[in-house]
Amino acid sequence: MTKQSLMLTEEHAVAVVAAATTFSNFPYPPTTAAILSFPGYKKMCCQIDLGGGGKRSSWIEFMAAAASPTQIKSSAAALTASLGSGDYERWMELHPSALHNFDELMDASKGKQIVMFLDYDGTLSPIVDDPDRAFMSDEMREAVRDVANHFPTAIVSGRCRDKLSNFVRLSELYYAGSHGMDIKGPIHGHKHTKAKAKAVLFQPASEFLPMIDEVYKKLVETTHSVPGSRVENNKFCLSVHFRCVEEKKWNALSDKVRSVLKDYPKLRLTHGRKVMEIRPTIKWDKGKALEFLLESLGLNNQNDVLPLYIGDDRTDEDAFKVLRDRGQGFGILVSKIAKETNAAFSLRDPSEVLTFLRRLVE
Ligand SMILES: O=P(O)(O)OC[C@H]1O[C@H](O[C@H]2O[C@H](CO)[C@@H](O)[C@H](O)[C@H]2O)[C@H](O)[C@@H](O)[C@@H]1O
Repeated sequence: MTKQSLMLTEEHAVAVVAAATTFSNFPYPPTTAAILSFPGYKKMCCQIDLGGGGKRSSWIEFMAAAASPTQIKSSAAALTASLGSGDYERWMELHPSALHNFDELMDASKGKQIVMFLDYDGTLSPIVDDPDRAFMSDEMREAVRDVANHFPTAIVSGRCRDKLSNFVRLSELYYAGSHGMDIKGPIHGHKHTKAKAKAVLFQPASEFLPMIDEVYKKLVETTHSVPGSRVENNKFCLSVHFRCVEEKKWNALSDKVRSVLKDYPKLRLTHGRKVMEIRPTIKWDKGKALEFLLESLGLNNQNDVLPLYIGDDRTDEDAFKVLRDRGQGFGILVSKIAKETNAAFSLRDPSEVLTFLRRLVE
């Protein structure tokens, strides 16, 4: 992949958007097998090695590729040249717009109990430079409240649960913070389900708390010399932000983070949108959190349940994959660029998420 193609931003993709059409030779929505058999699928997507153990070059490539609203440099022409004209349109055939296909989606939900799962950053709130100021709008809050009035609703995020619930401020929701490692439900469950009346509280990584606190302090100390970097304590995991770090310093920052983590083999490193995420190596992720929540709601083994999961990040892929593997419900990826994903449908940005949630309530 060329450097040019890695510098794509979400905004560039706007220039090549075309209305989604249903690709007639495929099952609807397309299955994983159908998608992977689509000629050149991987090539048409913004391909980035996101593996925790990736090589140095893939780190830097990932950092460069992560979408940044503040770094719009290239022209739409550069985008078209690097992506290949028509790639986004073809990608949209495989991951159709959940809005353009709303009626089909609702047909699939007939007679079923919808359960709504929502990621926070980049899904309910726009991506901003300061993680402490990623507020959701009042309109979005209203829409989420209305959705939760009709369907059991959970927010699943990499954020610390307390911070998350302070941003969202809706007591009727389930919150799964720290990438699902800190789950808490409303005291009385949800009125539309047989959910147990007792409060849900699940923290599968509690034993890691002292280690996470220790590493947080070390990371703050080690990275403070890199201007613009920022370490966020998400309780059971940590984030090292580089959105405001000069690109030429990314390598140095990555080295510093790795130098701390080498003494902690029980922690692993993953990547989000201009953020390095550090978390315990336990087998727990947003997909497992989704299954845990369905179980807590008494809806895990029922055919008449339709889980919908909306998210924008790599960590949301674990949940999309669970839905694909179960053949139940739909993942909806929020993205303006072609990305390899397990989601069935797509939405372009939080404003489309808002429209989708409103239509769901109607
Ligand atoms: O699972 P999510 O809710 O998507 O959380 C993932 C990370 O989100 C936040 O960082 C991202 O949003 C910030 C605010 O818009 C932005 O500045 C940052 O560059 C993004 O990566 C959060 O601050 C992280 O702790 C989460 O891991």
